[in-house]
This record gives sequence, C-alpha cells and structure tokens, in this order.
Amino acid sequence: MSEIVLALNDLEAGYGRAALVLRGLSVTVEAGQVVCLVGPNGAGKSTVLRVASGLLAPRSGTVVLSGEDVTGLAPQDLLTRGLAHVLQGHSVFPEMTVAENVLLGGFTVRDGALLARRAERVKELFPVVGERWGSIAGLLSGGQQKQVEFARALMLEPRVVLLDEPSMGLDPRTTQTVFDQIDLMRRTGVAVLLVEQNARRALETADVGCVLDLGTVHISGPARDLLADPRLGALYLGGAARG
Ligand SMILES: Nc1ncnc2c1ncn2[C@@H]1O[C@H](COP(=O)(O)OP(=O)(O)OP(=O)(O)O)[C@@H](O)[C@H]1O
Repeated sequence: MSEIVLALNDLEAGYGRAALVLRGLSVTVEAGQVVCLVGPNGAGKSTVLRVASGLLAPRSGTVVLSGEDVTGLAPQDLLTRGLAHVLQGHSVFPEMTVAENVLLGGFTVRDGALLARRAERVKELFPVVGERWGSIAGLLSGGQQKQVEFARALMLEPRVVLLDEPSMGLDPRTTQTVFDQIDLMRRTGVAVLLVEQNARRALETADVGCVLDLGTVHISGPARDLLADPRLGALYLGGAARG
C-alpha cells in the first residue's frame, strides 16, 4: 500500500447552529491516488473539502496530513504543509496576468531560481499556461482558467490537492482536458481528493469512489466497481449502471 497522505477521521462538522452536515465521516487518500466523493446535492461533499483545508473547523474528528494531526490549522498553514484546495467556480484574479496568478501560488518561495523552476514545471504540465503566460487571465476560457488554477495550486508542490467540481460549467471536450490533467497530477505522485457532480466521468478517472449520504460515507470501493454498482446507477449516474 502507498503512503496515506490525507486521513479524515470520524469527522463531525456543520455550520453555526444548524444540524451537523458531516456525521462521523472518514476518508483516506494515498500518494498517487484519486479519491472521488459523489452524492446528491447537499450531501456535504464540499463541506468535507472545507474541513480538510482548514476553512471550516470540525466539531470532532481529526485531519491528518502525512502523519501529522493538523486539525484546526488555518488554510495558509495547511498550504505550506502541502495541502492545496482548488475551489469551486473560478478563482483566478481576472485583472492579473496568467503569470501573476500562477506565481502567487508560490508566495512562500523566497528563492527566485526555485520559483522559476517550479513555474517551468507547471508550464510543462499545463501547456496552455505557458502559451498564455503574459495574457490577462480573465480573457481565458473557463477551461483554460481552470488549468491556471491547477498550475497555481501546484506551485508549492503539494502532496495533496483538493478539487471541488473542476468540470463545472465546462463543455465535454474541455471537461476531458481537465480530467486528463487530474490524471497527470496523479502520475506525478500527488494525492487528489475530488468532488464532482459529473459522477460517472469522475469515477472513470478515480481510483476509489466514496458515496456520501446522511453525512457519512455510505458506500466506498474501487471506482470501477462503483460504476457497475446498480445502487449507484439509478441514483447518481443518470440511469442503470453499465455492466
Ligand atoms: N456557508 C454555509 N452556511 C450554512 N450552511 C451551509 C453553508 N455551506 C453549505 N451549507 C449547508 O451544508 C449542507 C452541505 O452542503 P455542501 O455544499 O457541502 O454539499 P455538496 O454535497 O457539496 O452539495 P452540491 O453537490 O450541491 O455542491 C447543505 O445543507 C448546505 O445548505
């Protein structure tokens, strides 16, 4: 078994005085593995990512990053420890250039030569980022902006990347590119925890799938098995499962 990079253990979390959204949820992600969370709207998928990245403190349970208990640390601290969160929707700074957006991701790197090497690496991984390096980010298409966000997230060479609905609003061809990039991240050894509405497409890319229901992991297993699981076919995959 590969190294467990991220372990979410028995999490309970919610917003204000409202009822708990997560009720004893546990998920682990290994190095070089894509784990996908699927489930109905409001199941708590984004909430899992918010707790993992420090945006929301859990009421109980732990977040363990590479063996270290990081529960309750701020997002900035988690980022410098190797956990990056690519939020839902577009989070590029539209008035800034692609270069400025990407280099922001390396904000803690003081060594200029190292920063330049990291920038070259992400340009290789995401060719469109290199091609549009000097362009104003807001002028790029949605799919291109998503790749700028991925590039920015990789500038600190994270061990784990949380991706919230990366294909949202993208056409099928661009969605394919985004999933190809997720596959590429995995092959560089990054652990990916992915939330996707497009459950079928996500499970086709993921190694492991977790179905959330009532604030906990209802079903989990190899993504390929879940794709063939009749319980999922009817509920989340838009019809009967393919055999
Ligand atoms: N900032 C917030 N304040 C209060 N309640 C919230 C907040 N964000 C989410 N919730 C509630 O928490 C529950 C889970 O939301 P969450 O966004 O995690 O679900 P999700 O599974 O990601 O849904 P979707 O697939 O629709 O994006 C929902 O009932 C939602 O209304």
